[in-house]
Amino acid sequence: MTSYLRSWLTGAPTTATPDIPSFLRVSPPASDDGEDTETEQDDNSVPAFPALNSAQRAAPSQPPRILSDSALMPPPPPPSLATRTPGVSSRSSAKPSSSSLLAPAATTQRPLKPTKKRDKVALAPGHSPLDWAALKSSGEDLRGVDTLMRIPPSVLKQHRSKSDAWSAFNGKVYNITPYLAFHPGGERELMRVAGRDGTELFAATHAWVNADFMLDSCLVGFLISEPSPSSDSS
Ligand code: HEM
Repeated sequence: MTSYLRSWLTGAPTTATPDIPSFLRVSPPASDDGEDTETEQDDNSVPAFPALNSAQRAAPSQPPRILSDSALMPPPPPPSLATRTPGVSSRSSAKPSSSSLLAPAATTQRPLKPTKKRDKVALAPGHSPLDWAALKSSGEDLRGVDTLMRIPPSVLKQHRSKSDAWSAFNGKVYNITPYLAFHPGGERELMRVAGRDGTELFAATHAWVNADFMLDSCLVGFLISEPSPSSDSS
């Protein structure tokens, strides 16, 4: 039985020995001449795998390649623990060539000073960002002007009170009065740019905020450079 299984595994020709029961014989049976296409009744013989005439069996079997020591990948350099001072990172230690396998030095550095605190402002009920989104798409007039204008800095400067505050961001002038109570940074901060170009301060505070989208319904015009006195007379 063992010799039969070995020959089955290695692919040696199967010669049905008398002691092998017929249900263990692999197909095609010895008598199979390929012409008889009729299936035999109750033929439960297991097909040979790989097939007896497969390329896999035909390929000459190669002995497994054994790597010699010199063909193997060299081991990593040993960490130079002996030169390491406890509490001092390998990066800041006198020996910069120490191994990179050491633990990162994150905990040995003093934390940086926290950046300037941004104060949270409690918005009045009904003044959440969602409320602003609803108001600006409600169709209510938030501009306070009939047509879009070309606005020089001198005109912009005249609109710097809470009830009439304009500010320019990226060349566009907006009426920021309706937004004051909705600004998450508070009215006071927003009023710092009333009557002037707030592009720089805006970008320094929160460049990720899309002012053009948030204030589109408050657009009053476009910032232009101050007209020279000579062009005034014409
Ligand atoms: C009209 C233009 C502006 C719009 C549409 C606007 C919008 C916003 C929005 C959406 C936030 C919340 C951002 C966030 O939590 O990530 C915010 C926060 C803030 N804004 Fe503005 N902002 C404007 C102008 C300004 C200006 C000119 C300043 C002033 C200096 C300013 C100061 C702040 C501050 C300090 C916060 C922080 C609030 C917090 O930490 O939650 N904003 N602003």
